[in-house]
Order: sequence, then C-alpha cells, then structure tokens
Amino acid sequence: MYGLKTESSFDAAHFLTDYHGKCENLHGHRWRVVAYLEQADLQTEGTHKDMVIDFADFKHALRDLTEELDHSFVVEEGSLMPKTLDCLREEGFTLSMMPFRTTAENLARYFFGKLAEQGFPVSQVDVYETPNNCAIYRA
Ligand SMILES: Nc1nc2c(c(=O)[nH]1)N=C([C@H](O)[C@H](O)COP(=O)(O)OP(=O)(O)OP(=O)(O)O)CN2
Ligand SMILES: [Zn+2]
Repeated sequence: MYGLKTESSFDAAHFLTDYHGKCENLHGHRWRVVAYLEQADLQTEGTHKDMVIDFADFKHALRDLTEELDHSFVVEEGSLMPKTLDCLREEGFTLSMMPFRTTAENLARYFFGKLAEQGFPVSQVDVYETPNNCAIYRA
C-alpha cells in the first residue's frame, strides 16, 4: 500500500452550540488539516508514472478547500437566528454555513468527504484545533 500526506491550515471563528463551557462563546482557531491518501498500486504510465497522484494536485485540492473557510465565521445551520445572520452579512462578514456542529471531528469528516467527492483515494483526515488536540476521521 502506498500513501501520500499533505496539510493546510485555515483561520476561522466558530462557537459550539449547547456546549457548557467557554467554547459556547464565539472564538477562533487556526485549524490545521492533514489529509492522507492510500492506494495499492502506483500509476503505470505518463507524467504520473510511479505516483499515487501528483502532490501538486493533492495539495492544491486541500488548499482550495481550506481557503474557502479561511477568515470566515463557520456557523452551524440553525444555531443563530436568521436576523442575526442577516445582520452579520449586512456588516460584510463572511459566513461558512455547515449542516453540522462545528467540532474538529465533523470538520475532519467534512474535508474527507470533499476530497473523496473529487475522486481522491482519501484514507484519513486529521483536524488539529490546537497544536495538541486533534480529531481523526478514517474511511
Ligand atoms: N472532542 C472535541 N472536544 C472539543 C472540541 C472539538 O471540536 N472536539 N472543541 C472545543 C472547542 O472548540 C474549544 O475551542 C477548544 O477549547 P480548548 O480545548 O479549551 O482549547 P484552548 O486552545 O482554549 O485550550 P487551553 O488549554 O484552554 O488554552 C472543545 N472541545
Ligand atoms: Zn473552538
């Protein structure tokens, strides 16, 4: 089995709905996202011969995904009143609406799904919320 790994980071704001503690308040993280690909065989011909895939394609795909969330407010759908969302948008804030509670675990599954949708043979995504705390989603 062959594997590739790349990583990218994004800075964003969030809060955890129904969390009893300081994380219920709006705060920010520099989330670090590490993605892994696994494939039994290497490509056999052309420019990608003896590669799982080109590192460039992999790193750009992950970077594009983290870039979409960078410097935004990552909001769980239904967690704020529509009028609050309207006001934030009117103020010019960028909102990234997510259909899940914005935990590191769910963000790991989100990036996993987005890479898989694009055809990458993704096997695992790690999301670090702090340098020491990491959530893992695996196939
Ligand atoms: N399993 C999970 N636990 C927690 C998550 C999560 O996504 N998955 N998220 C949070 C909060 O987002 C919170 O911001 C994390 O806070 P904390 O662990 O306290 O991190 P700090 O950087 O503030 O750490 P300090 O040690 O207080 O500096 C909570 N739990
Ligand atoms: Zn947090």
